[in-house]
This record gives sequence, C-alpha cells and structure tokens, in this order.
Amino acid sequence: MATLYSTHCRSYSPLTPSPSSSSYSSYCSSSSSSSKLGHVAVSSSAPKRFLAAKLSVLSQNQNVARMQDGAVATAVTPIENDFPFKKLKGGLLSEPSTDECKDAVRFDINENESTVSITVVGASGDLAKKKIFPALFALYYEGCLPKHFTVYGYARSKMTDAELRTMVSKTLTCRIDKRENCGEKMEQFLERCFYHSGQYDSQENFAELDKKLKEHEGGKVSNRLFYLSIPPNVFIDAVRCASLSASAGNGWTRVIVEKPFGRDSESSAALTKGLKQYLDEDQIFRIDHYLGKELVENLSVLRFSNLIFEPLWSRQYIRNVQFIFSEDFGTEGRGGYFDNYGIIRDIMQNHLLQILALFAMETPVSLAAEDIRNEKVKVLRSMRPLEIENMVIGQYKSHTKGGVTYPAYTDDKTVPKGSLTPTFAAAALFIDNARWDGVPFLMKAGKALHNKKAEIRVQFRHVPGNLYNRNIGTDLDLATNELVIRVQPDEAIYLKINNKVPGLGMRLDRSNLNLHYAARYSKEIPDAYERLLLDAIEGERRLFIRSDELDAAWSLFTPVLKELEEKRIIPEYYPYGSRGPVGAHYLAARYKVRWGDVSVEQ
Ligand SMILES: NC(=O)C1=CN([C@@H]2O[C@H](COP(=O)(O)OP(=O)(O)OC[C@H]3O[C@@H](n4cnc5c(N)ncnc54)[C@H](OP(=O)(O)O)[C@@H]3O)[C@@H](O)[C@H]2O)C=CC1
Ligand SMILES: O=C1O[C@H](COP(=O)(O)O)[C@@H](O)[C@H](O)[C@H]1O
Repeated sequence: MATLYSTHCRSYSPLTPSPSSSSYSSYCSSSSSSSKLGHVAVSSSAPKRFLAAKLSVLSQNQNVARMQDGAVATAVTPIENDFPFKKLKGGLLSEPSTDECKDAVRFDINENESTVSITVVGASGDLAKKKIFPALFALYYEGCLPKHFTVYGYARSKMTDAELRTMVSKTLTCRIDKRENCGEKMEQFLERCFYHSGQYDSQENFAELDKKLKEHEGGKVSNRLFYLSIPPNVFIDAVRCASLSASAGNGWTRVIVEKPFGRDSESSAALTKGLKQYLDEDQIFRIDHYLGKELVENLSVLRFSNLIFEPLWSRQYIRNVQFIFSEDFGTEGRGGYFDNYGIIRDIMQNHLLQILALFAMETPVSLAAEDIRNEKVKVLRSMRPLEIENMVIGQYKSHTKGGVTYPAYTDDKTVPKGSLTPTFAAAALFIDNARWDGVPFLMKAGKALHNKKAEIRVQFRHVPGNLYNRNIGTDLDLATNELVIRVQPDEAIYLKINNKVPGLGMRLDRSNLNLHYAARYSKEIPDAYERLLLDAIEGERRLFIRSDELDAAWSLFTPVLKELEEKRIIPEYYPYGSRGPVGAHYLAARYKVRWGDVSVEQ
C-alpha cells in the first residue's frame, strides 16, 4: 500500500463553520471533486497508463474510496488529525490559519510517500514563461505545492537545466504584499526546476523524461501533471507520447489542455476524440483562464450568498446583460495564431461565453464540479445559435495619434495581406428558458481599442411609476440601476443607484455603491493561472471545461463562423486605439440597449 495524494483544504474563511472532526467534510475539499476523504492509500499495482485518480466515495464514514479503474483505496489517516489546526510541539493546537493552502500541505503526513511532478510541455514558449512558471512559483511561495514536487520543462529547444532556470528566473516576481525571503524562495524553487529536450511526437523522448521523473520520485507514489502549452497541432502527439511513455505508474496522471479546443464543432469533436484515445475525460483539464479570475470566481458567491441579488436575477428585473472585453494593443507577435481564429473564437466562444453560463445558470445542487458544470451546460443548451444578423465584426486599421503611427492588423508580418479576420466583434445572444426569455445578452470583444478592460454589466428595468421621474428627466436610461462587475483591471463591484444630492432642493444624481477591491482588501489578487494550476493538482474540476460544455459552446458559434467565412463578410474597419466599430451601437440599439461602457460616467 502506498499513499496516493492527500485531501486538501485550501482556504479557511471566517464564514466557515467552526472546525470539528465531524464537520470536516463540510468545508474541506478533496483531491477528488466528488470524494470527501482524508488521506488515501491505494494499491500500487495500478496499470501503467494514464490512471484516473477519480475517487468516488463508497462510504464517507469508512473512508473507503474506489478508483475509477476499480482498485479500492482506503483512508489511512484519521481525519481528526487534519486541517485546519496547526499542530504545535507538545500536541497543542493553534488557531485555525487563514493562510491559503499552507496548512493543508503541511498536514499531509503521508506526503513523505508521494510526489507530484509538473511537466510544462512547450516550456520554451510565451505562455510558459509569462504565466505558468510564475504561477508555479507563486504557489510555491504561498506553501501550496506539496512537499515533494518537481517541475520539468519539456520542449524541442536545446537547453540545460541551468539555462531553463535562467530563463524562468527572469519572469518570477513576488507579490507586492509578500516579499519576505523572496530571493531565497526563488532559489529554492528554481532548484526544483529541470529541463528535458525532446520532440512532441517521440515516445522515445518521453520515455527519457519518464526515466528522469522516476529518479526524482525516488520510489514514492508518483502523481503527474502535464501542462500542454504548445500549439494545438501537436496536442494529440504529445498526449499520445506522454500517455504511452511517461504516465504515472501508481498515482494519478492529469493533463491541462490549453485553448484553442478546435476551431468549430467538427475540429473540436475530433480533438476530444483524439484526446480520449489516451485519456479519460476526468484526466483532461481544459483550461479557460478567465474562469480562474477572482471576480469570475466571485460571481456565484455574489449571487447565491446574498439575498438581495438572486430574487432580481431574471427577466422580471433584468433588462439586459453585457459582457465586455477590450484590449488596448493589437495582435503584436501573435498574428500567426490569431489569424486562423479571430476574436470570436479567441475570446467570445470561450471566455465570455463561460462567464455568461456562470452568470445565467440555475442554482446548482451543490458546489461540486459536476453539479456546477451540469447547470452551465443546461444554459448553453438553452441558447439560440447565434445569427449573422445579431453580429457585428470589425478589424483595426492604422491610426496616427500624437505623432505616433499605430499599425493596422494586416501590417503584422505574420498576418496574410487582405485578411478579413475580425479583431472586434459584438453579438446579441438569447437564452430560451423561463428565467431569461427575451433578455438580450450582449457581448463585445476587441483588440487595439482605447482601453484594456473586462467587465460584466447588468442593466435593470426602469422603476415602474417612478415618483421621481420628474427629477430624472426624459432619459430613463440615465436612471437605470446598473450592477458592474469589473473583472480587470482594478477589480471592483459597484451598483449604480439614484441618490438625492444633499441640500435643500430635490435634485437626484447617479452614485455608486462601490466595492473597490484595492481599497477593501490589502492582499494582492492571485493570477488566474495560480488558482487553476492548484485546482488541477488537487483534482478539482469545477473551473475546467467538460466536453459536453465545449460541444454546446461550439454549437452556438459554428454556424455563424462558417457563414462569415463562406460569405467573406468584410469587417467594419476601426482606427487603432478607438472605441471600435459604430455598428456595435446599432446592434445594441436594435434591442433598446446602450452599452454601459460608453456613458460619461461608467
Ligand atoms: N501566449 C498566450 O498568452 C496564450 C496562449 N494560449 C495557448 O497556449 C498554448 C501555448 O501558447 P504560446 O506559449 O503562446 O505558444 P508558442 O507559439 O510560444 O509555442 C510554445 C512552444 O511550442 C513550440 N512550438 C511552436 N510552434 C510549434 C510548431 N508549429 N510545432 C511544434 N512545436 C511548436 C515551441 O517550442 P520548441 O520549439 O522549443 O519546441 C514554443 O516555444 C497555445 O495553445 C496557445 O493557443 C492560450 C492563452 C493565452
Ligand atoms: O486567451 C486569451 O486571453 C488573452 C487575454 O487574457 P488576459 O488575462 O490578459 O485578459 C488575450 O490577449 C489572448 O488573445 C487570448 O488568446
């Protein structure tokens, strides 16, 4: 018998019920989305293939779990010993810690027997350098990574371990609010980073990696996470080779797959089919990093834990909902990738649609991954496929401002001349269910616009028979209550209300009830990749996309994408740095909507 992986309890908030051994399962999330176990031991005779460590609880009291392939696992650690009390010398217990992860990892007493190896496939690339290694370091700094972990970079580029460390060290940063021992921690982290050069389609090269991983694992239970940070044309090759030559022998093996998950329904289905030749669905972690953003994660908390919002969350009170994404830079350097996808596939079909599904779903049975994903998929399947009449596309053109000339999209050397690929799109979508019948869900996404922002805007209906109409004037839109969830930058949730201007008269103005994160919380907000990587290590699938969600998402967008391409629809050209095509306003106006981000006071 050997240890598989521990149950992790990640965060402990003052709202959480006071811990006791009997209430453990109510606040402690497990390494399996559906199991609520303490530490688990599993037969090490598991077959050498990608082994799903999905545990389903047979009996919570007996602490017995069943692995997906039928192997029985039994809990060997009494759960009373577990989180969140710090054990002090002499057996005393300290106060529960509010520090994320630290206690969970520290109190995994079986972790001496288990290891986690994280292989970043495509380690020489942009995403790995920019996001993945820094996120892993942040997790290490916070004490969230297990005791025995190793990070491997894998790519075709030739590099030594030392060169990888130099490359990685350039992008590591410490949080503004936590700089203590930062340099020291970086050194320690880098010592755990290694590199193996190999082809993505070579079983032999992955077998060499396997050999190196085994040396680090030193006979302990091996759990392996592969992060596919490579272009999609080599996804299947890499999964095949990793599966056949480098999967964990006796622990779990999981694979994080980066977008794009295909470019339409057919190619996405083919990709899923290809992945499933080598992996079970619960080993596949399709990442959408917007789901890891703090305010997206908070969306359900806001709605389901505050009485004041949920009763208003329907067609009865909500006039329209807007999902807005803008960037103030173009495709700079990524034009080659982008031209094959365009903004609809790059941002709308995934990031914005995922947020929409979370926003509009019914109350899930529980916070378990499958319960949430079931509700999301229901919303997606209740939506009308997007029609070309409900869509506007644009592309940025060159613009000179203040003596500086900004390039057109097609000036990018990696973009084919005359490309019609949209860099901007606006769309009106509808959910044909009882809650949302007739409510326009508007999306707008663009590159090379005047600002960088991602937000959700909920515009409420006008107040019937408003006593104060006289004080508001004829433009009722000006008095609309609007809830704004600013995902980035400068995270905030604010509600626009009408208020009496202090004084002897009766003049109303619009004011904000404002929850400004920087003012309210001193803690730096973790990057989305940190949350998602930690979830993948813990086996938490809630924020990853299931294959049926993906199919439903593609069904909504594939017909219109095909039509745009077949008819070679010409995008509306907008100047680099502007607010985008005017067509977006006409589209909104058709549904009696004004974009919330264009008013004077936003
Ligand atoms: N960069 C970003 O901001 C984001 C990226 N993504 C996705 O993440 C993944 C990685 O992105 P990113 O790091 O930007 O990608 P890169 O283009 O930087 O590629 C990553 C690595 O893959 C290898 N590679 C590049 N092109 C090919 C090719 N044609 N055939 C085989 N190997 C190749 C290279 O490594 P070597 O030559 O050393 O093998 C490269 O360093 C992609 O799927 C992308 O869509 C998703 C969201 C944002
Ligand atoms: O997935 C993608 O997201 C980025 C924007 O991410 P953010 O976290 O910086 O907002 C976008 O630039 C890129 O085109 C897209 O592929």
